[in-house]
Amino acid sequence: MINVIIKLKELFNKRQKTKYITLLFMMLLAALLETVGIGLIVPFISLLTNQEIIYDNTIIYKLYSTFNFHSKSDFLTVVTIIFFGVFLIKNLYLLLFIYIQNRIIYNEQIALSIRLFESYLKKPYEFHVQRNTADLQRNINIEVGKFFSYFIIPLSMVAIEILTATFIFILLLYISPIPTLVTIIILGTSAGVFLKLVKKKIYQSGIDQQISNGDMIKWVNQGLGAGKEVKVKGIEDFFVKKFSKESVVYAKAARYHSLLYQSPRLFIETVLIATVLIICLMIVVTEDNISSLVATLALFAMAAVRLVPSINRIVSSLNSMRYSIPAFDVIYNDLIDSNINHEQPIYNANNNRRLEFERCIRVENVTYRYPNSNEDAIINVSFQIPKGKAIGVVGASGSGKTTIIDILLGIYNPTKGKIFIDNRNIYDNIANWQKNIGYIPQTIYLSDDTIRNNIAFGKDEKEIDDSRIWRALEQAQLKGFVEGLQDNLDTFVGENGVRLSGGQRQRIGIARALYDDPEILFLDEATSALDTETEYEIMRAINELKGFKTLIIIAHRLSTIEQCDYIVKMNKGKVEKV
Ligand SMILES: Nc1ncnc2c1ncn2[C@@H]1O[C@H](COP(=O)(O)OP(=O)(O)OP(=O)(O)O)[C@@H](O)[C@H]1O
Repeated sequence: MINVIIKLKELFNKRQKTKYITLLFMMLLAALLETVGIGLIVPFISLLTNQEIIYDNTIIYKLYSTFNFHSKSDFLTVVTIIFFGVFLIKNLYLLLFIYIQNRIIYNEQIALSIRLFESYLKKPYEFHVQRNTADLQRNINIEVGKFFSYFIIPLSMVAIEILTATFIFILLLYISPIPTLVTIIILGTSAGVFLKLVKKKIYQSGIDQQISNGDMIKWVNQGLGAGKEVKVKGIEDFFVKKFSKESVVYAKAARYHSLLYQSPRLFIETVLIATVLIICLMIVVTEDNISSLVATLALFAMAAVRLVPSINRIVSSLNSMRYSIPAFDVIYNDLIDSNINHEQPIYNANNNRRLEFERCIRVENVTYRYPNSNEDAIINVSFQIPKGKAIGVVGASGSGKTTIIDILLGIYNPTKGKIFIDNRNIYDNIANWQKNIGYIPQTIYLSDDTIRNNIAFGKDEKEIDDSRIWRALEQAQLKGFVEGLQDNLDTFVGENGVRLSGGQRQRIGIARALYDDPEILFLDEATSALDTETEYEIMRAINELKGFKTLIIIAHRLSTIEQCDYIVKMNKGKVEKV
């Protein structure tokens, strides 16, 4: 746990740390005010039960005479109002403190979720290939919340409660040392034993809940995502069963955590009541001044009223913090421990300009091995693509076509070798290079949005230029279809474009790739899922771009690339023929 608190320093920046330190000082003041509130009870009750103190105590008498009081009852009324005023101020301050605390904590929670989401999006594709999106969704949406609700909030609660309890104990030690020492020993030992007993189990329930949560999201995504296949195969129950299995693990862990969160109250209360009863007995037996006895008992009663929830909160919060360590670990590992710093742009975009070229793209001795793989997927590949030409990449399945294209796209960094555009290495300014690329994959991802927003994908609505959309639609030969729709560009395509045909989806993908008018267009099996006639039509649209754009086309069917100027044939990761 201490280890996690030390690591927190790395997770938060200077501004955030300052906020938390301010919060800590506010807590200190809150704890002090709580103690002052309790500390005033003894003199107040003593004054009420023995009003002669007004004349006996020099300080009180000085106040009494300076402010010209004429009767004890007037004096007592004013003292009662002041006493109430102190409590009022204390509680108003606590209200303000709670407001500021929640504001800081919930804003920071959102900021961390955004930061984690941004960091995932900006990590290299290799990271995503190795991780399950369900786990990443869980980390952004659930684990960050869990970390704040079960670690950061309890941490501040523990701090404030420890401070309050310490102040109250110091006060009690001063007034009544022996009974207080007995209380400290009994309470400290029992809370310590309780925490030790549940320590391992609570950490394990945090891990179980985290894993089952990720798997629950995974089964929902898979069941709902496979759509037609699930329906046709009639395998709905399979997904329901998988989901329920994980839900049971989740519910068990949640139940256990909830039990351990609530049970300290009963445990502490029992121990404390026994302690207070013993102490009362000790006081009654040893004390003979009745006014002092009543005041001390009142003090203990008040202290108990404040201490029971306080110690209960300390133990519950420590349990919660342990439970949320697995959540902290995943966030910390993904944000700090991974080799990419979220604040550093992964790609070195020195400006917003695209990397233009005059002559050719040169792939030079490129070798690439996937992480966790024992052999190279691409071995010493070299070829050139002259500007304005169309190049077809062919080869058997698994020969490395997609891999070499992904390297050209800047998705993977080659293990060895370089890629030049004219004489500039694309990895020196990959973002500028990517600004000059259009990419059409085999399956186009369509968001449940309008045609306009799907074509100008990732652009703010007010930045979208409709004339560019229509130009791109014309190039993709989809203009006529969109013009015929009642809502034109405002037509919603449905989730994953369910309201469009396969060919129309692919054309939307082409229009999307052409929206920014890039010089280079990559097609990775972009037409292989279509029937020959639709493929022919789409390739006709693509071939119209020949001469204006440099085309790099991966295809299985030779008919797709018959118009290409050059063919690169891949075989087992090597170029067989250019
Ligand atoms: N993420 C990955 N991790 C490890 N190995 C991979 C990964 N992706 C691809 N490979 C391996 O790299 C090799 C080349 O794969 P690639 O996808 O480039 O082939 P391809 O020619 O495009 O195949 P296809 O025509 O079937 O799409 C294959 O042996 C494949 O198993």
